[in-house]
Amino acid sequence: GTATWSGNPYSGVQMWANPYYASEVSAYAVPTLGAVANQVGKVPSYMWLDTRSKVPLMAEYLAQIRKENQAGASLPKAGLFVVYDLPDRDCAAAASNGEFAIADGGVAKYKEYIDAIAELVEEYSDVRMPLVIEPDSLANMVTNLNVAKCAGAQAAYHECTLYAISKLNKPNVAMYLDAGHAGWLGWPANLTPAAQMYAQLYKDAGSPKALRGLATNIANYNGWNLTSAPSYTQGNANYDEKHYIEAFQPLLKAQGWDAHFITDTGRSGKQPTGQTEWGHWCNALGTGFGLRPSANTGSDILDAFVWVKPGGECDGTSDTTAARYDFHCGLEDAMKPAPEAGTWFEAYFEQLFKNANPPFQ
Ligand SMILES: O=[N+]([O-])c1ccc(O[C@@H]2O[C@H](CO)[C@@H](O[C@@H]3O[C@H](CO)[C@@H](O[C@@H]4O[C@H](CO)[C@@H](O)[C@H](O)[C@H]4O)[C@H](O)[C@H]3O)[C@H](O)[C@H]2O)cc1
Ligand SMILES: [Mg+2]
Repeated sequence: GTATWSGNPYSGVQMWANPYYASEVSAYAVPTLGAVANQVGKVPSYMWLDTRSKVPLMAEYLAQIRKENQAGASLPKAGLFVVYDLPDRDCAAAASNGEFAIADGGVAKYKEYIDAIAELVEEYSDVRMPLVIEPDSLANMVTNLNVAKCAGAQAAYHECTLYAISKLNKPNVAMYLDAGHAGWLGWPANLTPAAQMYAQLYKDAGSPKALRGLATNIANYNGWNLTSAPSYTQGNANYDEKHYIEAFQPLLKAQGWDAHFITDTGRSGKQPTGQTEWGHWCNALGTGFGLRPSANTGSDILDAFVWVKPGGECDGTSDTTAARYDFHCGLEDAMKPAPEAGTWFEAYFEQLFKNANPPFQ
């Protein structure tokens, strides 16, 4: 079928826009912004499998994609999914904690979650799936082993990630491991240890064919190719994602992994952002929808611009009494009041829409 290819997984297919995000936009944004806002819902963004109960919805979407492809879509459509359910998830923050706990059989539960996804990958072997694997997790293993929850999760993250990339190593799959962003692993002090860790994982997994590379800037706001460095990047020559991946790729190659990249441009359209510090990741003020998803990146190591974090879905609650309250969501440069992570944040969507570059019109 259409699903086998060589080279860039985003070439020869079109990215599929899932109806869930489109329905959020039409329900919550169109009443205020008008029908023009529906254009945003048509932009293909990734669907986050952030709970085990979302896997049946992935099956529904794959059936719909198959139907559209069999009806003769101009280019076959590809299914965009984020694998995101590690036990003790988001170990350095509180806003996106997940359903599984290591202390409560989380590793076994995670493997069953991966098995359920792998079954769908096999059932829909005619559909190409460029997958993002576990945002934030491995990046935390580079910079946050001083955080007790991250140190305690290290072995489980390693075991679960190896399990995921082995089980999902299928002919119709391309996988991109999350690799933070320029303001996280892009710091000179972090880049070399990061390259060692990712390359070692690639080799530990037996250099799986479907493991294409790394995903950067997931749920963050960095520009791709800036003409000048935002003030908050001071001290880091890798002040945008292009500098970051061009510094990172040779280190990975030297360690035996000829990795390629994708970068999230869903919230990077306004530069500099309203962040007062680069590490302020939660609901940042002064951001906008960015470069549209495309395989035409102008870079031979960047496979695609992608929209992974769906703009308008919250990064974390600003309610200080909430169980998943993280102080980053209460900072001066975080939009408030904010609902729970993943739920719709209309004021934030309107900020992204107003600041969109390219604009929606
Ligand atoms: O001047 N210098 O020489 C120098 C040297 C070293 C410096 O140290 C670096 O400082 C950086 C901040 O600038 C830190 O980067 C932040 O790390 C956080 C995790 O700890 C990330 O948070 C995650 O963000 C995700 C969304 O991206 C959320 O989904 C997730 O829930 C959330 O947890 C931030 O993005 C990321 O920006 C680096 O670790 C740190 O090593 C700094 C200066
Ligand atoms: Mg998050």
